Amino acid sequence: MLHTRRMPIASAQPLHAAIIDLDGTLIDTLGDFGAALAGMLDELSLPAIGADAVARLVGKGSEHLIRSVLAQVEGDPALYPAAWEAYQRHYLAINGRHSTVFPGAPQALRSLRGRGLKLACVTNKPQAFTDPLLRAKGLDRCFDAVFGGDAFARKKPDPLPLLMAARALGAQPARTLVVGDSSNDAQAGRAAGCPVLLVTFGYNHGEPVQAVDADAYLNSWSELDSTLGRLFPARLP
Ligand SMILES: O=C(O)COP(=O)(O)O
Ligand SMILES: [Mg+2]
Repeated sequence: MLHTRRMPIASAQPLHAAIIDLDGTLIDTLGDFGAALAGMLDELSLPAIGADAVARLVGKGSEHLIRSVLAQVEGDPALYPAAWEAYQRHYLAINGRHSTVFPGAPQALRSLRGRGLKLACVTNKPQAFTDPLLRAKGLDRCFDAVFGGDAFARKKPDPLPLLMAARALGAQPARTLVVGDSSNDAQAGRAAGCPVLLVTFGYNHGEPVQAVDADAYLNSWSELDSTLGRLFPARLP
């Protein structure tokens, strides 16, 4: 029997846009998360947590991260407002200092733009952290639009942010490629009707991302062009 991957390709029209995730996809930000959380926990006289725990808890936005970290260290949930305030202060003070752009990411963004695709960054990271980070890493000018986790009423894995971003780019979801590192990106992309690529070097809550349904997996950004050529031979502008 011939096995073909489930492809959400509703039309044979060329891709028009791409939506790229931030944490774990474009930039390795675990060091920033770890430093900001360490500052927060120290200020609240709570025990420290390890880097692997941080990688498991990142992905569903900062509010979820703070609540999960408080639960992990058996902190009183009533500390949430103070924790959130301290976390934001510490994060903004170190934003980008312990983060690096993944190899090949800027070139891949240039290549997508070179094909004439509109580009948006859609992240669950708060907008106030996202904009300065992209600027500090020289990636802000790569995008036509940047939407943080507080830009819309719901975050990924809800499809809303992707649908709104596609609309802002003037692209139908079926003609909008989504690239991310976690089940949040894949679920949101599937629900929005977008083709989905997942990078294997991100976080995905500490679980192997290959177990998540997607159209293809990238082991490095340098595989993007050949993967697109293989998946969408007739749909590349
Ligand atoms: O801030 C997070 O929790 C994750 O952000 P991301 O959507 O860019 O991966
Ligand atoms: Mg991510």
